[in-house]
Amino acid sequence: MELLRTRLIPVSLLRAASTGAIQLKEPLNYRHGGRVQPSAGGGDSKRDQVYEPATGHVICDFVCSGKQEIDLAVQSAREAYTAWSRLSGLERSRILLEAARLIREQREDIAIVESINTGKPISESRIDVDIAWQAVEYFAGIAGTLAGQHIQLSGGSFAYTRREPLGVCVGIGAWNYPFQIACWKSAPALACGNAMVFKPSPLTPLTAVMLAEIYTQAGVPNGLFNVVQGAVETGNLLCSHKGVTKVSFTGSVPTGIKVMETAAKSVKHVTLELGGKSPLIIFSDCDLENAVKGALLANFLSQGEVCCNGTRVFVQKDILAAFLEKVVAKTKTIKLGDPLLEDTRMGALISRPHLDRVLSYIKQAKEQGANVLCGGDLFVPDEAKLKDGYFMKPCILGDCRDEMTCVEEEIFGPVMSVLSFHTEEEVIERANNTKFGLAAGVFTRDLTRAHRMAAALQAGTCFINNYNVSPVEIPFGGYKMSGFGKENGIATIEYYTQLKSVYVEMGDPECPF
Ligand SMILES: NC(=O)C1=CN([C@@H]2O[C@H](COP(=O)(O)OP(=O)(O)OC[C@H]3O[C@@H](n4cnc5c(N)ncnc54)[C@H](O)[C@@H]3O)[C@@H](O)[C@H]2O)C=CC1
Repeated sequence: MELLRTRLIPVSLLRAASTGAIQLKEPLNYRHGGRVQPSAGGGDSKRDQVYEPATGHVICDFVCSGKQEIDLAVQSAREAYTAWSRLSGLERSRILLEAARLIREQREDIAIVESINTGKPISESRIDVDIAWQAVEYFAGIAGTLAGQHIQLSGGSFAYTRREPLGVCVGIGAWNYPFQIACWKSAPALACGNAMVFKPSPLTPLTAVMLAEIYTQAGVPNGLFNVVQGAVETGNLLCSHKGVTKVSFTGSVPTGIKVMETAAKSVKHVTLELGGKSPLIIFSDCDLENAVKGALLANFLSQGEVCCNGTRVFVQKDILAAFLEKVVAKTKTIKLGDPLLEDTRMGALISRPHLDRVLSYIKQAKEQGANVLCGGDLFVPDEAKLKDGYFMKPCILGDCRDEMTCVEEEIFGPVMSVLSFHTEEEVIERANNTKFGLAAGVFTRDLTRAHRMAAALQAGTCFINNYNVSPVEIPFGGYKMSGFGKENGIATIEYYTQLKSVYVEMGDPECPF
C-alpha cells in the first residue's frame, strides 16, 4: 500500500485513465525524499497551469520555485551528495539497477501520464520509458567500472588519477521527452557519484516527480534527486547558484546561450543539448521503401517535436517523383487522434501557441513558393472531448529551396521540407550550410558513399539507412550551435566527472633554493 500511496496518481485511477479525465492536486516539487509545496520567498509566487494537449483542459497548476526553494533543494542535494559520493561504484550500481527495475515495473503508469501531458501516442511513450530505464541500467553497469590510472615516473615516484564526481548538478529539460530527458541526465550523474536538482519544462512537470519517487524507493539518499518546478526565473536561479557545479541543459538554442552565459559567471561545467535542422539525404541507389520509412521516422515521431529530426529531406532528382508519391501516400494514412488509443500514430502538439507557430511556418512557406503536398492544416477529431485539442495534419512541403524559412529554421512540428539535388558534392555543401549540427541521415546502397557522407557531414550523429534510433550505448550530442557534451554512451562519464592527478614523491624533492 505504501507504494501506491506515494505515487503521483493512484494506480487504480491511472489504469482507468482516459483522455480528459485526469485532475491532479498533489505537490509537484520533490525535495529530500518527498513531494513538497515550494517554500515561499525569493520568488514571484507565479502559478503556472499545465494543459492536456489533446483536450486543452487544465490538468493541474503549480507555484514556480523561487530563491528560497532553490536554496533548500541545493542544500538537500549537497547533503545527499556527501553520503552518496562516498559509496563504492558497485554500491551505487545496485541501487540504480533497482531504480531501472522499478521504472520497468511502472512502465505503463509512466507512459500514460507522459501521453496525457505531452499529447504523444501511448505507443511512443512506452518506447520513451523503455529508452529511459535502459539508460539507468546502462549507467548502473558503468558505475562499478569507474577508475583512475597509475602512472610510473622516474626514481620510483609515481602518480595516479582519481575520477571524481562534480558535486550538485542541475538538469534542465525540454517538454518533448520529459521522462527520458530526466533519466538521460540523472542516470550518468548519479552513477558517477553526483546529486541532481532537476527542473522539467513548465509545460510537462509530471513524470520527473515519478522518477524522483522511484529513486527514493530504490534506496538513494534523501535529496539525491530533487525536482523543482518553474520557468525562466527558476532556471536562471539554478544556473547561477553557487552550490551548483554543473548544468546539463536540453532546450532551444537561444535559451542554451543564456544558460551558458549565466553558468560562465561562476565557471560551471555545461552540457548543451540544443535544437537542430538536420538533413536527410536520399540517393537514387537507395532502397526506396526503406528511404520512405526513414523520412517518416525522421519527421513524424512525437508530432515532429524531436530535436534531431531530419526535416530537410534532400532527394536525388531522378527518384524525386517516385519518392514523393510514396511518402505522401503513407503520410495521409497516419492515424491522428486520442493519444491514449492503441492505434493512434500522431497525437496533439504541446500547446496552442506552439501549434499556431507551426501553422504560421507553413503559411510562410506557401508565400515563399513551397507546395503543400499534404496536411498542414488543423485537424479536428470527431470525439467531442478532443475538439479543443492542439491537433494538425502532418505536412509535406514540396518545391522547397535552401533559402526558405521552413528550410532554415527549426519548426519543431510535423512538417517535412523536401528538396532535390543532383550530385554528392552539391548535397554535402548544401546539407552542411546551416548553423545547426545535431544529426544527419543518408540512404544509399553504396557502402563507400555512405561512409564518405558520414565523414563529410557536420553533425553529432549520422544515421546510415535508418533514422531516429537512439540505443543507449551510442553517445548523443550536437556539433556547431546544436550544442556540446554528450548524453548516453561511455563518453558521457567525461561530462559528469573530473580527473584529479595525485603525484607521489618516493625520494627527496629537488629544490634550487
Ligand atoms: N538536443 C537535444 O537533445 C534536444 C533539444 N531540444 C530542443 O528544445 C527545444 C524545445 O524545447 P523548449 O522546452 O521549448 O525549449 P526552451 O529553450 O524554451 O526551454 C528549455 C528549458 O529551459 C528552461 N529555461 C527557460 N529560460 C531559462 C533560463 N534563462 N535559464 C535556465 N533555464 C531556462 C525552460 O523552462 C525549460 O525547462 C527545441 O529547440 C528542441 O530542438 C529538445 C529535445 C532534445
